[in-house]
Amino acid sequence: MTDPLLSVQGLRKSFGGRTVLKGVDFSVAAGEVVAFLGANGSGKSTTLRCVMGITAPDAGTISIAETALDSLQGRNLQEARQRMAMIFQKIHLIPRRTALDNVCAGALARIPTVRSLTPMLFPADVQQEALDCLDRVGLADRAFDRVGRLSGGQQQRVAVARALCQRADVVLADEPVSALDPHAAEQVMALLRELAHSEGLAVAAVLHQPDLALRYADRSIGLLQGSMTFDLPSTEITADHLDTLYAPDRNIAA
Ligand SMILES: Nc1ncnc2c1ncn2[C@@H]1O[C@H](COP(=O)(O)OP(=O)(O)OP(=O)(O)O)[C@@H](O)[C@H]1O
Repeated sequence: MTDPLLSVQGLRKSFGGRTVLKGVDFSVAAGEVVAFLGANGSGKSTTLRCVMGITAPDAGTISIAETALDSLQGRNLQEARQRMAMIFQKIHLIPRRTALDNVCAGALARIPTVRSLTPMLFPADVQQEALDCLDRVGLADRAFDRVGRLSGGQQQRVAVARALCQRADVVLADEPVSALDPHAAEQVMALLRELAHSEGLAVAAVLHQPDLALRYADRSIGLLQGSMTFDLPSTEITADHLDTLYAPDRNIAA
């Protein structure tokens, strides 16, 4: 198997004395899409948020390209964290700015502070790179449209382009298609899979639609009350596996 680009070991998290992650271990290789499945409250978002550093885990090791983040400091840590980008169900873009400006914002960490304070003046090379990123998500022709005028599916593709402009190679997607209609959801999932397979991104996506996981993810991980119940190639996921997540009582009764 290819070396993992993202590796997570022993991730634990409690909120107010209630343990919501009970030791989660998984890895995502370059070129792979991994889906997280599980009922509401099973810990899927908390897992991604801990990996991203938005939520501080109580324990666990997160490694990028086999380097543990907690062994890094300062600029090295910042650079390793920049390799990860997160996209959300509620799309975090600036609606009054153009798609191009929003994508350029992905490069902010690389731009000297003075220039980043005047985002209308993104350097030409950054604008060119952002245009290329929009092209890779199929939206080059909408570069100069305000994001607020784009459909939900197009906006999510702009968010993916922003992650590309950040030069992230690990993309964490928390319910990226939950707010989209079925056609747009398919388009976004197909895009994430295409970027993973053709450009070597490692994609971890929380999904509430098992059918999309089975069709677009190479591997699927089941979370039940903060513990992993399976981590399998999506082709091996059966109705029984899904029942362990969404109808656990039925399994116990059986
Ligand atoms: N900041 C927080 N403070 C307290 N409890 C939290 C916090 N964030 C998450 N939780 C709790 O942790 C548990 C897991 O939440 P999480 O959002 O990770 O689940 P999820 O599987 O993503 O659920 P959903 O499918 O509903 O989004 C839930 O019981 C939730 O209430």
